[in-house]
Amino acid sequence: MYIFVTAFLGAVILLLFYLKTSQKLNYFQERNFPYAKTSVHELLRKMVEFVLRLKSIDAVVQDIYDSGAGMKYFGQIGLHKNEIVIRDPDIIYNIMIKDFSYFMDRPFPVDEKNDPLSAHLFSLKGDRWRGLRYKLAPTFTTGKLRSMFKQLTESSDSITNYISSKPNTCLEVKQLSYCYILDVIASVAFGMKVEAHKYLDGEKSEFVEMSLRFFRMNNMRYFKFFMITFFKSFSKFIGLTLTEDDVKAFFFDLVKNIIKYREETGTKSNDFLQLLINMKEQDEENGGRVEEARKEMMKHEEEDKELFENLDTSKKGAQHFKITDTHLAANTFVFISGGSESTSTALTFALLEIACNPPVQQRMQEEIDSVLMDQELSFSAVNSMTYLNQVVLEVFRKHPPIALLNRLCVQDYKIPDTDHVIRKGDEIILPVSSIHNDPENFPNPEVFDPDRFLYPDSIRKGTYLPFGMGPRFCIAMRFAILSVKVLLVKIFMAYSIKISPKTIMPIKMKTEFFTKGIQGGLWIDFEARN
Ligand code: HEM
Repeated sequence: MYIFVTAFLGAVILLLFYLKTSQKLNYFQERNFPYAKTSVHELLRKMVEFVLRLKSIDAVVQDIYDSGAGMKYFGQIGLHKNEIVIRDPDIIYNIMIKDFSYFMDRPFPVDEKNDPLSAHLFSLKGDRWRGLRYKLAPTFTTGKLRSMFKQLTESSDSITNYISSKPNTCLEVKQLSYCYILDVIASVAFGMKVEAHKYLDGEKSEFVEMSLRFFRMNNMRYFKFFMITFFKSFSKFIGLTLTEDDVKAFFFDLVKNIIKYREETGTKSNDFLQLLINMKEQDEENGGRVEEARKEMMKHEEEDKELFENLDTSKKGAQHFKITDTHLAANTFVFISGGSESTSTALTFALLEIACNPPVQQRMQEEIDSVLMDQELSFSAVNSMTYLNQVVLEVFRKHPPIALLNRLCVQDYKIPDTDHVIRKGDEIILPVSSIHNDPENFPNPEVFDPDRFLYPDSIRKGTYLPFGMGPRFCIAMRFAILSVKVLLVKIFMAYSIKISPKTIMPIKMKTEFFTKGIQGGLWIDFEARN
């Protein structure tokens, strides 16, 4: 009976899918917009791959990229919506910077009522995003990065101490990197000491568990993701959200309790949450005038120009953004969730490439030894390591942790020098991992070659996007790069590394939808240097 009902439901879904998709195959043709030809069978195949999770995110993005080979941009009939894919670096540059105001939003839902934690910088739209971005721009100024440096070295020391406490053992470095960045973000965001690596030895940590659950895809979450993707309105109607209620409640309560404690005791801390609390207090006095943030900005204008570049708050709606406790929780949460997975992915692939390329490892160690010969490890010492910088940039080129970027067109846009119009409401895809690995943009892309970045300014604009580009680029880019560099320096000061036989080589990518990982993990042998 159960099999019969399942087969019947499956057949109904396939029939509905067939009827729906066969009607829209001509969508871009009718719009006179270049498009990638497809068929119902092709879409059905993609649907099966999606439901059974057969492909890694990079492979999915590569399929999209290849389907428009030879075109600068094209429409693609998607499983649940149609999208416009941009392959050409000049058009990407226009969309991200020059004509940003046409494409300022991301097509992700914000549902402040059912899902208050969604009211964060990544999802907010229009002038609400502008107002908040302007206020948060000073979070990662050079001065603030300098003051975070101690927290970074303390967290990296915990990791290297952990490694040395396990002599002759190979370690799985995605987990290790995750623990490191969780420690860093918890201390920078709330002034909390998490010591996440203890979790690896079986010590219970609700903070680590809850953070991990944000990205872990079990069948139930995958089903929810399927529903939210394909039945958006219905999911919104029934209040379906991807993040489990107890995970949301945990972070919400955590932030609220810290705020309450600080307010009651008058305690002030030097962390991100305090910055937001101060803004909230200022807002209570001035009604949330974004202009107040300009004063903070002026202090950093020269040194930190890129943080404020192109941020236009002249629009009336963007002049006020009153920060509430919900924004405090939502934005602290997005820092933990957005920052931990991406940074630990970057560190994992950095260790993979360095272990697989002994000459790179040796050159890095020589540079570290030479810089630290007559000085302590410091913010400026790390910044003076030019080869390290090249290695890190190349890791982000070959393995961008975020494989594709999205934008929503907010007003009709005629692509310059063509008759083609991207319409208001169209969703845009920028296939980052494929652009980074296209031989047209980076010759021999499969080769890990840090010398590509000997002159970073010579890289063609629109071909290098690990942190996005333009006013909506990753607000924490410099912090993320610094966190990666500090752990690498600490590791290579003390150790040489090799891929352990426990790692399945050649590596295969996991097929989880959101995250990038290596099947079976990346196991590394750490050998103490003399
Ligand atoms: C290696 C680590 C990281 C990578 C590769 C990365 C990458 C990105 C990318 C590609 C975007 C979208 C940019 C665009 O659409 O143009 C983004 C946005 C964002 N990232 Fe990161 N990120 C990293 C670490 C972090 C960390 C550590 C934090 C927080 C502490 C963070 C917070 C954010 C936020 C809040 C946004 C949304 C910005 C906005 O819409 O205004 N990221 N990141």
